[in-house]
Amino acid sequence: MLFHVRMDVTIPPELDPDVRTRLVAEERERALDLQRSGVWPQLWRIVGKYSNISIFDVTTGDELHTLLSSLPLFPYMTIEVTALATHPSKLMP
Ligand SMILES: O=C(O)C[C@H]1C=CC(=O)O1
Repeated sequence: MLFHVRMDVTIPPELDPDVRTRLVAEERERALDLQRSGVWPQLWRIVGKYSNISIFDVTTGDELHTLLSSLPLFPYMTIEVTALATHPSKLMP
């Protein structure tokens, strides 16, 4: 099941710079692992924002929630999720 996910990241300026650097590095490693595993097939930066648009390929909304809430930057994200279904007019290969 595919989900369209927008993540807006707001890290408070008062957060310790070392903690920020560590969290961003951990987030990157986790994002790369999840992409390699196939559950995060699309990851795009939104131009001009500390935000991304992603496609996740998971079995349930519960699985997606578990995954998103495990991201190191989750406490600093506003996340909007849209479940996707097949469009009846989509050209099939
Ligand atoms: O940078 C972001 O958009 C937040 C998050 C998503 C992937 C990643 O590496 O960090």
